[in-house]
Amino acid sequence: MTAFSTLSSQRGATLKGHVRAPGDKSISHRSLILGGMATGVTEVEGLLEGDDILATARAVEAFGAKVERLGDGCWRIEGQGGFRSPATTIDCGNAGTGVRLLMGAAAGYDLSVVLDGDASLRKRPMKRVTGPLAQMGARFDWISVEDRLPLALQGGRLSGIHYVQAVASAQVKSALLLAGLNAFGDTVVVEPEKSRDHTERMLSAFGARIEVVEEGRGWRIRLAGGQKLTGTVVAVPGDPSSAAFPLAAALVVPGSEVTVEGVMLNPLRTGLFDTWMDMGADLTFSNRRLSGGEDVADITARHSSLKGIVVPEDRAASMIDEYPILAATAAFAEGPTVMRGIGEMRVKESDRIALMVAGLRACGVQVEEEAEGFIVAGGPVRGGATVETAHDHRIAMSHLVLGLNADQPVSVQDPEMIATSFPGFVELMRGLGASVG
Ligand SMILES: O=C(O)C1=C[C@@H](OP(=O)(O)O)[C@@H](O)[C@H](O)C1
Ligand SMILES: C=C(OP(=O)(O)O)C(=O)O
Repeated sequence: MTAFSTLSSQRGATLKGHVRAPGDKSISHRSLILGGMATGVTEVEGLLEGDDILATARAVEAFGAKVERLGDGCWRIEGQGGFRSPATTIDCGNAGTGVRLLMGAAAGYDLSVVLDGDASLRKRPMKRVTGPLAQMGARFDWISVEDRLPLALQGGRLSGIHYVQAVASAQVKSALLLAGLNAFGDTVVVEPEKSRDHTERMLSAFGARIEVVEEGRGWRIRLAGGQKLTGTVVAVPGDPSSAAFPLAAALVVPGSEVTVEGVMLNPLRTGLFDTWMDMGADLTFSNRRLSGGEDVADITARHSSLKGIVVPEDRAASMIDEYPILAATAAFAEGPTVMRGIGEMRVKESDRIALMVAGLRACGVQVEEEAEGFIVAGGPVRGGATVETAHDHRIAMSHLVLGLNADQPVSVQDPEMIATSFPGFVELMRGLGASVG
C-alpha cells in the first residue's frame, strides 16, 4: 500500500455512456464460502474480483476447498463438505463480511484457526459475532486486544441458539446461520429490521432447508442443524452499492446521462435509489429481468436538480453502505438532507460519519454531525481539498464524485483501497468522460 498516493477529480466534460456494474460483493463472498462448505462443484459467473473477495477466495482454499479461476469473473470451487484447520493465519484483508462470515462457517467444524485483517479491519468490533458463536460453543481467544482481530478460533460441537439481534446486521445473522448448519438442534435468528437476505436465499439454492417468517418489522429465521450443502451454479448480479457511484456522478454533473447495466434490485439493497427519487432524481429502470434468483435492471441516471429531504430512518438497513455517496450528492441539492439512525456507519471500514463530515467540510460544504447521523446543507461545492479516507473505499469514491462538480479539484488519500469493492473504477469513470486521475 502506498501511504501517500492521492487521486483527484475535477469538473470537466458531461458524463455519457453505458457501463456494467461489477459483481455484487455480498453475493460474491457468499458464493465462495458456501461453495467451500458444500460437497461438489460450485460454478460462479460474474464474481467480483475485488481485493475483499480475493482474500475470501484464498481463505476458502486454505480451509481445504479447491478454488480455481477459469476466466474473467468465472470461478470453480470444489468443496470437500467441510472446512479443516488451515496451515497458516487467514488474512481477510479489509473485509468485514469476509471475516465475520468465515468465522461463522469455520465455527461449525472441529478445527482451529487464527483470523486477521488489515489495519482498518483490526479496528472493527468482532464480539457482535464471537459473542453468540461462543454461546453456541465455539471458543475464541483475543491475541492482542479484546473485541478486535487477530483472534484464535476453536470450532466444533456447537449447539443451536435462539438469538434476538439488537441491531439488524446481515453479517451477524449470516455468521450464525452458517455455524447453525453444523450445530445440534435449531438455530433461530430474529432481526429487529429486515437486513439483506442473500445468505437465506443462497442457503436454499445450495440445498438447505430454511424457514423465514415475518416478525414485527424484521424476520424470524429458523435453520435446523446437521444440514449438508451441495455445490451449485451461481450467477452474481451487478452490485447496487457500486453502481451508485457512476449514477451519482451523472446526477450531479450538468448534461450527463449514464446507464449502468445489470444492477441487482433486491429491495433490501435499493434504499438509495428510493431516496434519490424522493429527492427528485431522474432515474429510469429498464430491461427488468431475473438473474441468479435476483431482480435485475439497467438503470439510467440523468443530471437532476435534487432537493434535500429527511431520509426515513427505517430505510437505513437497505442503504447502510450508501450514505457516503448519498451525502456527496446531497451536497449539491437545494436544502438540507437529514440522515439519522445510522450509528452503524461508525463501525464500518472507517467511522464513515466522522470522515464524511470532515471531508465535506474541507470541501466547503456545511455539515452538522450528530451521534447517530449527520445533516448536509446543499449548495455550491467549493472543493480544493485533499480528503482523508482512512483506507475506506466508499469514502474515497464518494469524494471523487463530489469533485466532478466542485469549483476546485478534490483529492483523496489511499485510492488503491477502491479496488476492495470496485476494481477498474477509475478507468470506468474516465470512459464515461469524468476527469479523474
Ligand atoms: O452481509 C453483508 O454482505 C454486508 C452487511 C452489511 O454489514 P452489517 O451486517 O454489519 O450491517 C454491509 O455494511 C456490508 O457491506 C455487507
Ligand atoms: C461495510 C462494507 O464492507 P465490509 O463490512 O465487508 O468490510 C462496505 O463494503 O461498505
